[in-house]
Amino acid sequence: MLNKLKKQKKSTQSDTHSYQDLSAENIPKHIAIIMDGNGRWAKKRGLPRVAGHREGMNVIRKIVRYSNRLGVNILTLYAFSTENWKRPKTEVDFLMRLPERFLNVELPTLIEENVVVRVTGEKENLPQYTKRAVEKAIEETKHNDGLVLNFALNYGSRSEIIDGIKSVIKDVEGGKMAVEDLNDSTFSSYLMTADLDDPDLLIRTSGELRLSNFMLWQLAYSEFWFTEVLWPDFTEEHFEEAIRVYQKRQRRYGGV
Ligand SMILES: CCc1cc(N2CCCCCC2)n2ncc(-c3ccc(F)cc3)c2n1
Repeated sequence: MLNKLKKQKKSTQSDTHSYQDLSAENIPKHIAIIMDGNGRWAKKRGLPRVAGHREGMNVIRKIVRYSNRLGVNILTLYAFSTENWKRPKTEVDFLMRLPERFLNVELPTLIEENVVVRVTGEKENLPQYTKRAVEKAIEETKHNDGLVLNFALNYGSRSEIIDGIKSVIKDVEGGKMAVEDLNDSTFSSYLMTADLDDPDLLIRTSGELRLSNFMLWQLAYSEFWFTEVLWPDFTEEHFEEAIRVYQKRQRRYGGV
């Protein structure tokens, strides 16, 4: 897609498509997204909050497809934090049905598009129907080797770090690990994202400028791109703009 468009650009200099100066060579390998603004989107339209979540799922579909075409290796989507359990029960119950609803429609296409579905978070205390839906998707896509679609589900970074520290202590006390061997790389192997590279780019929608207990260790060296756009209004063009800004920063900092 990009190479084709890049050729087009050479032949039609007036090409004003937003693909301009999006380099195929420096697509971020791992993009993480905090998909914020769903409730606000609904409220602005006089709709119930759940309408925003439903519309937000349609945006996931588009961004997953686009990421796969761009050659992104890992797309992490913050779907539910450990703090979200404090929301009204009716909203939590609705949210917990979304993985099933999304996968009932999308899993065949994800399989066809060679996507690997993965979940980062505490799966154990999810409702059975939620766990069953995600485990089925993980199982049915585990032999794929394309885009890794990583849903952060019932995930909280501080508890992930605390659990990692407890495991390190257990291994040191058990003689499996020497304290001297503890460093960034060995500690990363104790986290839920042990098998993933850290995000190169974090996108957060709806104007919030916080991490909200998301991948605090993993985002240490990531580029952040914030937008006022609410997640249900987020488009491929917004996604491209985030990547374009990322690539411009890489060129600038890469030179020093
Ligand atoms: C359990 C909370 C939740 C919320 C949610 N929202 C609400 C938040 C942001 C907008 C999108 C819609 N989505 N959208 C997809 C999933 C999903 C999760 C796992 C999976 F394997 C497949 C799909 C999802 N999960």
